[in-house]
Amino acid sequence: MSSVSMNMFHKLFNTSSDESIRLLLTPAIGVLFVFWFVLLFIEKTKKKSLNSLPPGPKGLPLVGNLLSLDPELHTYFTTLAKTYGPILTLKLGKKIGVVISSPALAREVLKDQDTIFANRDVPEAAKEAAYGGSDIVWTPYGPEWRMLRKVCVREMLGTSSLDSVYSLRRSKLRQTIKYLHSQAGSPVNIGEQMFLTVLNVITSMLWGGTIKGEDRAGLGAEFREVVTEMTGLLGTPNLSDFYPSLARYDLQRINKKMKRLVPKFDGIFETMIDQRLKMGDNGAENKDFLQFLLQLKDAGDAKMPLTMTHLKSLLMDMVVGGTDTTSNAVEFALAEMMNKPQVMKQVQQELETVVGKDNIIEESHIHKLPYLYAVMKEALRLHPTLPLLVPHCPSETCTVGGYTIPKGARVFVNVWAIHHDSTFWENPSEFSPERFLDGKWDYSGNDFKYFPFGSGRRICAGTAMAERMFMYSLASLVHSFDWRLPAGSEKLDLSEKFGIVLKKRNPLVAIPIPRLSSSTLYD
Ligand code: HEM
Repeated sequence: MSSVSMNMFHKLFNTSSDESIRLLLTPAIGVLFVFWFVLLFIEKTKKKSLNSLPPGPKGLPLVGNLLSLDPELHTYFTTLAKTYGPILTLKLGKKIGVVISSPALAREVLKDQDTIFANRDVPEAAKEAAYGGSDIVWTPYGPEWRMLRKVCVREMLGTSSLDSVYSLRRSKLRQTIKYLHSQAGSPVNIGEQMFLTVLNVITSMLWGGTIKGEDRAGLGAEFREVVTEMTGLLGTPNLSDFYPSLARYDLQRINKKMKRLVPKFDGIFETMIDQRLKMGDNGAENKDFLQFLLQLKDAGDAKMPLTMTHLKSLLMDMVVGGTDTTSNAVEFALAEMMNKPQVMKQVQQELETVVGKDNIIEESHIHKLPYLYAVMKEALRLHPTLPLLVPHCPSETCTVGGYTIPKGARVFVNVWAIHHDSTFWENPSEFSPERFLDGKWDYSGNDFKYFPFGSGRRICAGTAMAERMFMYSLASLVHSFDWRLPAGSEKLDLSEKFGIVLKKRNPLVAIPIPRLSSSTLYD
């Protein structure tokens, strides 16, 4: 307190006629001053911590923590969180990275401050892959993103659109089961087969066609390689992102590699678009997604027009975002079931009761299979397909957990760490579908202990499609066949390989043994 104000108080009390009041008030005022000082001190310390970044490992000058990054980012970040806590900072060259590893802080980011964090820090590789980043995944939160998401969810990925194209899913999955039947007794690469199935479902929804060619297995492998390489490049730490002034030199050749991959799909998109344009509007009632998009583009909404670039990047989102995710998730689930024969047996028993061995699965059965549903949820807990989600990026400097997160930081929400945290999950590394049988957990993004599809505005746009494809495919695989490992591979490998999309380190190769009552059921 200043000496002037002290004097004023002394004056006030010295001139008072009531001595007893003065005696009573003086100590009270003293106490008030002490309080005032304490409050001032607390406020100051609070301000100080608000202005500070979350803790994190010490970095080197210029490069920060870049040199100590482990390629398995999800487990590396989980280990770091054990030392530095559930919110930590990494200095990635010129960029600040923040890792979030607790449900409470994930809620702060994805729910309480959803609007601020609903943005993306677009990697250079994504600009190359998605026509400058003009797709749903990478467009910043705002009217353009809203328009793209609305078009996509309403016209392709919503419940009624999905219902209307069930026959496509059915026919593509039947093709796969028939193919697997033709391979009975021989080893099959499950991921490749699932990839091709999902790719064919998606392309038939997009433009009514499938990826054509004689050699089914070869085709699956070829396209999968392209998508795998694309998602791999997207997940690779890139110097061009961490030192923007170096971006034009593309030191790791990431953009160059991506440039080589994009035409593989762009060529197909161009051909399909060309064909549709030549056909013109034939007045058909059931238009495919591409016809609908071309019409929307021509209508040219004055406020937020859909351009040809938007159109192509939406196609890319569906083809890249929908295929690798679903097929890897199904591959992990089948591998975990094969590793736990009692789980496989229970699923097959459930299918026998609901569907019967004289019958094939229809999608309408999937809601009557609670144990299989628990298997799917458990597989997505143990191996969340996007272990760090798609990184979020605050559009303004803000505070999370009492720490400052600067505008433009790259925020990784480590859903893998939360799904493996023993505080919330008993024996977290064990595959145990039983933990989901009480129906308590869902993946709507409201519970921050379990959110394999993310949460908030940027939650996966394809959840409904993923759920149907996952359940329908897995049910068909295990109802139609028993699965054995090829001779010589005694133990199933369940280890993971990090990428923006998590994969099995070693592909699941297994032998199908038909189990339905008649071989005509496979036709
Ligand atoms: C097992 C399957 C799948 C899983 C586990 C999954 C999970 C996710 C996750 C975690 C995100 C990021 C959320 C965030 O950034 O906070 C995401 C985004 C997205 N997913 Fe999926 N996904 C799957 C399948 C699909 C399918 C089949 C499609 C479409 C055909 C799709 C389309 C998208 C799109 C467009 C986004 C970007 C959303 C945006 O930024 O607004 N996903 N997905």
